[in-house]
Amino acid sequence: MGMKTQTDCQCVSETAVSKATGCKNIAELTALKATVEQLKSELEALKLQSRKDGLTGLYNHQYFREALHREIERTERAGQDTCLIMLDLDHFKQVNDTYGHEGGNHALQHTTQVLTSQIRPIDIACRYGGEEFAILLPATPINVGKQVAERVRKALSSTPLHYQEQTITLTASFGVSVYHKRGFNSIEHTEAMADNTDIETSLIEEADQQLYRAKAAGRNTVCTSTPIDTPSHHVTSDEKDLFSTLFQSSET
Ligand SMILES: Nc1nc2c(ncn2[C@@H]2O[C@H](COP(=O)(O)OP(=O)(O)OP(=O)(O)O)[C@@H](O)[C@H]2O)c(=O)[nH]1
Repeated sequence: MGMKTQTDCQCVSETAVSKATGCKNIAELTALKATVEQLKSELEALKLQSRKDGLTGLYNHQYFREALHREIERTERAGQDTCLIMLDLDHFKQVNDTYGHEGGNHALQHTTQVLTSQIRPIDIACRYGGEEFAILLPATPINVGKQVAERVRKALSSTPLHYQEQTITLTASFGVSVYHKRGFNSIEHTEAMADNTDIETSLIEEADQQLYRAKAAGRNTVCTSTPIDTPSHHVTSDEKDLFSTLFQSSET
C-alpha cells in the first residue's frame, strides 16, 4: 500500500463526516455548518438575554448573585478588595404616583444611563429589584467604593429627567460594603468557596444596612461600612459605629 495523498485523506474525512451528519456532499455540509453557527450565536444571545433585566438592560438579580460569587473568589485568590454598592431611588412611589407607571419606568431607565456613565467597564451594574440597583466593583478598596457611590449620587441628583415636558429630579440613597480577603487556610478555603452563600449574604446585608442608614439620615446620602472583620483585626461594635459615623457623607 502506498502513502495516502492529501486528496485521499480529504475523501476519507469527508466520508466520515457525511456518515456522521447524513450530508451527501460538501454543499450540504457547508449549509449544516452555517446552521450550527447560527444556532450557536442564537444560543449565546439567549444566554445574554437571560442575564439581563428587560426594562433597563442591566444585569438581573440572578446574574448579580453569580458575579458576586465569582468576585469573592477573586478577592480570595488575588487579594484585592471587592466593593458592593446598593442604591435605592428616593420616594420612587411619588414618581409613579405623579407621572404614572410609564413615567416611573423612564426614571428607572434614566437612572441606568446616569449610573453606567459613572463606572468602569469592569464594574458590574445590576437591577437588584424594583427601584434598587447593585454595583459590584472588582479590585476596589472601600474608600474608592465610597468615592464612586458619591460620584453616582451627585451625577443623578444633578441630571434631571425630562419627561413629557416636565423636569423630574431623582435622588438615591447608597450603602457601600466591602469584601476583604480573609486568608482561609486551604481546607477552609475549599469549603468556603464551594458554597460562599453566607459570605455573599452578609456582604449584601451590610450594604443594605448602610443603605437604610442613608435613608434614615435624610436620603440622597452615601453610607459606608468598615471593612468586614478579618482574622487579624476584629472591629468592635463601638469602633464600627465610630467609623460609620465618620464615613457617612451628607447631602452637599
Ligand atoms: N414604574 C415602575 N415602578 C416600580 C417598578 N418596580 C417597583 N416599582 C415601584 O417602586 C415603588 C417603591 O416604593 P417604596 O418601596 O414605598 O419606596 P419609595 O417610595 O422609593 O420610598 P423610599 O425608598 O423610602 O425613599 C413602588 O411604588 C413600586 O410599585 C417598576 O419596574 N416600574
